[in-house]
Amino acid sequence: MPSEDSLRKKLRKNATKPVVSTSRNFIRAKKDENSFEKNGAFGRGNESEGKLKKRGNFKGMRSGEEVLERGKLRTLDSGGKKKRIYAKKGGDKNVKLENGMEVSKKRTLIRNGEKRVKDVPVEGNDGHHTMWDHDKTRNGGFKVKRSTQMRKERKEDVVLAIAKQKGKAEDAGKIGLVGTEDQGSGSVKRSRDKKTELSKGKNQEVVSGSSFAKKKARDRTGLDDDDAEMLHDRPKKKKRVIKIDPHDISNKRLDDGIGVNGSKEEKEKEKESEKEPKMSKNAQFRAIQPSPLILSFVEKNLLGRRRMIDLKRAGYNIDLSAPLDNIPFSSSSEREKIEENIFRNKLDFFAAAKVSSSFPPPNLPEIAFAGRSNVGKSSLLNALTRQWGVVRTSDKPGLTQTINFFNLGTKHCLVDLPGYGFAYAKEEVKESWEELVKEYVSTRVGLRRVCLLIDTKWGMKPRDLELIELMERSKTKYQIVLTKTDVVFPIDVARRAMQIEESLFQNKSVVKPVMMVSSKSGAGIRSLRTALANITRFARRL
Ligand SMILES: Nc1nc2c(ncn2[C@@H]2O[C@H](COP(=O)(O)OP(=O)(O)OP(=O)(O)O)[C@@H](O)[C@H]2O)c(=O)[nH]1
Ligand SMILES: [Mg+2]
Repeated sequence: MPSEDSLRKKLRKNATKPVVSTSRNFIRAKKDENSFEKNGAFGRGNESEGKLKKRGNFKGMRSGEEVLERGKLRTLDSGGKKKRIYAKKGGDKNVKLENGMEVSKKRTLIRNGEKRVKDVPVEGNDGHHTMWDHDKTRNGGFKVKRSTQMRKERKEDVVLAIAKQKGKAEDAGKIGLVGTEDQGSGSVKRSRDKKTELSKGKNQEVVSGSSFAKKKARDRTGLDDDDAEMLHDRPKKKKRVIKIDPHDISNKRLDDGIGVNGSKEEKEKEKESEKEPKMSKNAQFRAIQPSPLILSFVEKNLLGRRRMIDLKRAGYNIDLSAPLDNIPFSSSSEREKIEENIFRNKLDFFAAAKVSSSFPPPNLPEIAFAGRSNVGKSSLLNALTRQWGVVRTSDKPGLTQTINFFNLGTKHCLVDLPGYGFAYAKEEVKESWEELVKEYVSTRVGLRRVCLLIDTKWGMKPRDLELIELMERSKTKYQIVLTKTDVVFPIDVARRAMQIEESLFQNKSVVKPVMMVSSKSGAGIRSLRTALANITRFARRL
């Protein structure tokens, strides 16, 4: 076995010393050869440049050869991959340098991959470097050279160690020699091969974006080349593709159009059917189409909110109470002018009852006025008889707290009932009023008709319906009278009348038509009188 020293000598003898270790120095060497020394781009680092020149002269080599030698050393120096790359480049360029004076440097930008490979003239003052060149140039030629030698020595040590281990030191030496001898042409050849691979897009080692990324990953993970290679060669994870099951509606909204039971059209139909009952009461009311009969009645009686100027133009004296209850262009508001004789009679209060036992004997046919508190019952009695102030009224709900009996002449009786529902009274008191009213309308013998007053603006309320149900059960004749028509538009008066007519269409005890009045304006009062007079006309004395 050859000794360690002899092997070292052998290696040193065969290994050519590196002249340059940076591409910049390499360029300088070329410049030296091509007499481009005076180029301003190389004004920096003259000392190292001088060393380079000196070394080049000492070796007696041309710059191209220097590059070639550099390539060899690079190949040996597997510790720094980046240097190996320059060595290859150097080797590659060396061919060009030998071929002619036109010098170009094929610079491969590691970061950007093969697409960014471009020719850069060396002689220009572009001074471009790879990121590695830049650092090396800054370090100065001496340090670089020294580090290269150190690496070379380390390499020799490694070769020796391998040879020792295998007991084939000579072979190891040969390997080393072959490696160094073939390095120049080998590097060029390899470079060509790599270029071919690069063009195929398969090269991962030399200058591709993926190699850069790989290096970065390796640096991050602390893996060596092989591990990094393995890491890189590992099959890439497939991207997770979320497959949507069209039958899965767990995350679907109703309006996505995917349903279990039916198609989109069916869903829309269901939605529409759902929408209908969800219409607001106001919207439902606005959708009512009154019958022509009702509309004509409203117009004929000037029901609804009207402008005073219009009433004036129509010949009504707006200075009188309930002017529309008067004959147009008549200054008289006397009750003698009332068309129905029965209502010309004097209205006299004769009894009040808080309980049913206090009811007066049913000697006369009675017409009662029922309804919620403040609906205008008492006011309507005054308006019908044109005797203002006989029946007490108030804007405060719950004024009438007893059943008040009024004689209208000697043959008829009008009954003012206490209101139910909203009233400024205790609950138990209101309940007692309600019970009294219910008892009266359901049991009163002489009761000919109940005028159920409904506020035109608000319509029927549950308690109204309760009373209706009671009168239906007791077969008490009742007639709906819409009050305070002067506070709503004429069309709404008609709508309300239509609405109530429709809602009570199947009721048997209801007397049609729905009457519409305004005690304030007098509209519709005459018509109501006529309707009530017909009752009294055929009513027999009990
Ligand atoms: N605008 C307008 N107001 C009216 C009409 N009728 C009555 N009013 C007013 O409504 C308020 C209540 O009238 P009342 O006649 O006391 O009502 P009520 O139904 O007897 O009330 P209770 O006795 O509490 O049950 C009063 O302020 C009246 O001026 C009407 O036709 N139009
Ligand atoms: Mg009253």
